[in-house]
Amino acid sequence: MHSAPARTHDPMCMGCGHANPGNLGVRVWFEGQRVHGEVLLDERHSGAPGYAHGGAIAAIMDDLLGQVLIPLDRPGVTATITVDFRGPALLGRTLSLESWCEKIDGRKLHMRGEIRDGDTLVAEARALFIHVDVSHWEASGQPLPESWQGWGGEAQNA
Ligand SMILES: CCCCCCCCCCCCCC(=O)SCCNC(=O)CCNC(=O)[C@H](O)C(C)(C)COP(=O)(O)OP(=O)(O)OC[C@H]1O[C@@H](n2cnc3c(N)ncnc32)[C@H](O)[C@@H]1OP(=O)(O)O
Repeated sequence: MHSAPARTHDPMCMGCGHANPGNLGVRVWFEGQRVHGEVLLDERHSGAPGYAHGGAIAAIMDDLLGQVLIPLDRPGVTATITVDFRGPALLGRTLSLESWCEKIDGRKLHMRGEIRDGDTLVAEARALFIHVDVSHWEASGQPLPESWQGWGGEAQNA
C-alpha cells in the first residue's frame, strides 16, 4: 500500500520537480521507508542514438536515493554517490526505480538504489547522505518549501 509523505521535495527539482519544465520526469511513491518509482527518458536525454546519457542515469539515481530522506524524516545532502552501469538504458522505455536506506550511522545515511528495464538491471547505486539541519539551505536566500518546516530537528542530535 502506498503512503503519502508528510514532506514533498522542491517543486523545481531537476529530477522530479513538477514545476520544472526541464525535469527528468522522475515519479516516485513510498511504501513504508522504501521508495518506488518510474521514469521514461526520451531524445532530450540521449548519450548515443536510442540510449540514455550516463549523466542522466546518475542524476536520476541522486534524486531517487535522496527521496529516501522523506520517509526517513531526515533532511540531508549527498556526500558521495557511486553508480554502476549494468545494462543498456534505452530511451522510450519506462524504467522502474527502487531505493532504500541500508544503514544509519549517526548523521551518515547509507542509501542504495536500482534502475531496471523489466527484469534487466540497468544501473545500481550506493550513496552516502549526510543528515543536515534544514538551516543548511538558508544561505541561498530562497524560500524553502513550506513542508520542510520543522523537518528533522537538530541534525547534530541525530
Ligand atoms: C536536497 C535534498 C533535500 C531533501 C529532499 C528529499 C528529496 C531529495 C531528492 C534530491 C536529491 C539530491 C541531493 C543532492 O544533490 S544534495 C546536493 C549535493 N551535495 C551537496 O551539496 C553537499 C555538499 N557538502 C556539504 O555540504 C558538506 O560536505 C556535508 C554536509 C556533506 C558534510 O559536512 P559537515 O560539516 O556537516 O559534516 P562533516 O564533514 O563533519 O562529516 C560528517 C561525517 O560524514 C563523513 N563524510 C562527510 N563527507 C564525506 C564524504 N564525501 N565521503 C565520506 N565521508 C564523508 C565525515 O567523515 C564524518 O564522518 P565521521 O567522522 O563522523 O565518522
